[in-house]
Amino acid sequence: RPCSLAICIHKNRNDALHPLWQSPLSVPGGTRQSPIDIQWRDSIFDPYLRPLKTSYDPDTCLHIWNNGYSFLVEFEDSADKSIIMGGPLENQYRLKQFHFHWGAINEWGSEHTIDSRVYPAELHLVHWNAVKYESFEDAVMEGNGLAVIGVFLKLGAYHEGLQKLVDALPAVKHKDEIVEFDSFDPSCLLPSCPDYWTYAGSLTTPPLTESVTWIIKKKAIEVDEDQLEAFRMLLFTSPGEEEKRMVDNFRPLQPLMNRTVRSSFQ
Ligand SMILES: CCc1c(F)c(F)c(S(N)(=O)=O)c(F)c1F
Ligand SMILES: [Zn+2]
Repeated sequence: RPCSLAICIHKNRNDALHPLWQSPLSVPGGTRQSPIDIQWRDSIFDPYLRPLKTSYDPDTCLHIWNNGYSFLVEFEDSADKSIIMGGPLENQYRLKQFHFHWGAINEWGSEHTIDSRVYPAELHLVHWNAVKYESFEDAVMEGNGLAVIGVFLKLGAYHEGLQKLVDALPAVKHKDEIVEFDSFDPSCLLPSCPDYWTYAGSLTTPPLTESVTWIIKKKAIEVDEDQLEAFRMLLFTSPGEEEKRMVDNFRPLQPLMNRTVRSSFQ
């Protein structure tokens, strides 16, 4: 049995660590790594894909914190209160957290690309298979353990729903800062268009485990320049350390290898 990915990473210390980003550029033995470039014309319409159903309870929102990679909003996941189901998923998955990846400038920042088009930022809503596994930590190690919804952000109109997040960012400027965040419904960050692509992939940050069913929304949401700039005032560094702006926290594109991307639309 091939070693589990996390061990592979540990054993192969000589992996080139991407200077601007923590995760190894490539992972030995990885056959389903993320992110990827989605070639629209190569994706296959699958009529059996169902509509994705999301049901988020704003009261499960716990806090927002800077983990030194991104800022994330975490949710209480001890019951099936904020869940997704349908789409390509066989089970119901519980929302654990959402976070973003972005660039130093608007020319880049997303992890996935569509026909090589890069977006200035990408939102990831991370869910775990609470039907099959006891905890998020267990699910992270299993092929069908996680489901992540990816939403592209593009420069445009002011986004009302995002502003509540933006207003909280100064309080989590430094690594490990955390602040209570209550009653936020992340469905306000989802585009109304139901169309998505889906493929089998991995976490894009350590442990890079190949446990993610990716659901990438076709339509981007619009945010304005000030809102994107607010992401860039965050720091990778802790208080007292030499300040390093939190930007370019995306992993480079990974090879598609023997994978098909399916679309929920024609
Ligand atoms: C270990 C926690 C975690 C992340 F830090 C993360 F960045 C992602 S990602 N970018 O693939 O959506 C996850 F899915 C995830 F579960
Ligand atoms: Zn992510």
